[in-house]
Amino acid sequence: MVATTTTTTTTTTTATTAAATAAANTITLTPTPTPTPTPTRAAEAKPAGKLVIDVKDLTTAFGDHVVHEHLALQIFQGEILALVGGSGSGKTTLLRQILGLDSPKSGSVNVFGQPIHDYQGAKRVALTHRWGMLFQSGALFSALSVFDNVALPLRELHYLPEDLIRDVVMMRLSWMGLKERDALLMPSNLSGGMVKRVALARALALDPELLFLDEPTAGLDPQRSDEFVKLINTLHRQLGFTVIMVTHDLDTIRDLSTRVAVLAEKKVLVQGSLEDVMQLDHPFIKAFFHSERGERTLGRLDAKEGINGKP
Ligand SMILES: Nc1ncnc2c1ncn2[C@@H]1O[C@H](COP(=O)(O)OP(=O)(O)OP(=O)(O)O)[C@@H](O)[C@H]1O
Repeated sequence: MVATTTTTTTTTTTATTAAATAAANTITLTPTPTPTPTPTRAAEAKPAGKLVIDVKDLTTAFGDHVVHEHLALQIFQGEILALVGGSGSGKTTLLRQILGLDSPKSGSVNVFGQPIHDYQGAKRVALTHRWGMLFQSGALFSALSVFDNVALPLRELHYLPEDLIRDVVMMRLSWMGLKERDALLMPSNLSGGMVKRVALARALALDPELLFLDEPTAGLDPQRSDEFVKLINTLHRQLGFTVIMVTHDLDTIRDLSTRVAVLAEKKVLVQGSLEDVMQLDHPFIKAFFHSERGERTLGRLDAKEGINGKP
């Protein structure tokens, strides 16, 4: 995902027949009606909640190269949706569409009930206060201290007094398990795990309703990765924000997501609980979830849920 903002024009086309095709192309799985004990967070999914992001019949192309064709995706309030797909399947491009950084060839992207490209000027600025982003690298400003990195979104509001900014920054750092003295450190003095925590503190500075996570555990060793996932889980339960997360990491998908959407064949092939998605007979699903590593990581789900004919 790229941390830049560009202004684009609206190209929203409603095509009833194409929408029908998109609906027919996407399999939406409903969660298992009878909750069963599971090590994932899928049981907490609330797909019937308020729609936060609604992507309809989206077609995206770069010249002749069609990346998405009649793609549909819904993200509901309070869920953690993992967006999964092969390299080059169009995950970043889809996030850029949702963020309004690019325009689709056809179709629509609604965020908080309005077309994304209707957010212009002051409305767009207000929208950016309702979401936070955690980039894969952390994207901290190297010339700014930890404190100033986290304070940046608060200072950009231009109306908060500095003593209030200080309180909010310190609160966010304490949420992350960071100490007061860490606020004075520069990004170059931080470990990989600390960079992620500071970046998450900055993403949550304005108490957003929606959080974008781009490969949140990339670059972390297994222990730091587990700790970071636990931290996000705790904050999510306490603060109730909605998350859309791009990740290739099976442990992160298993431990963090309440729902999974698989991007393949230029569309969202399936969206549902991890357990349900894993049951789909498709080459990507087999290669990704049922590889030797996948079976090792998710095998216990199979055993519990009877996936793949296992008891
Ligand atoms: N600005 C662009 N101009 C032309 N082609 C692009 C552009 N951005 C992306 N693409 C192409 O669109 C396709 C999807 O790219 P995208 O980066 O969205 O995939 P991805 O699923 O995020 O991949 P990865 O997991 O490897 O990051 C690729 O074939 C890529 O080369």
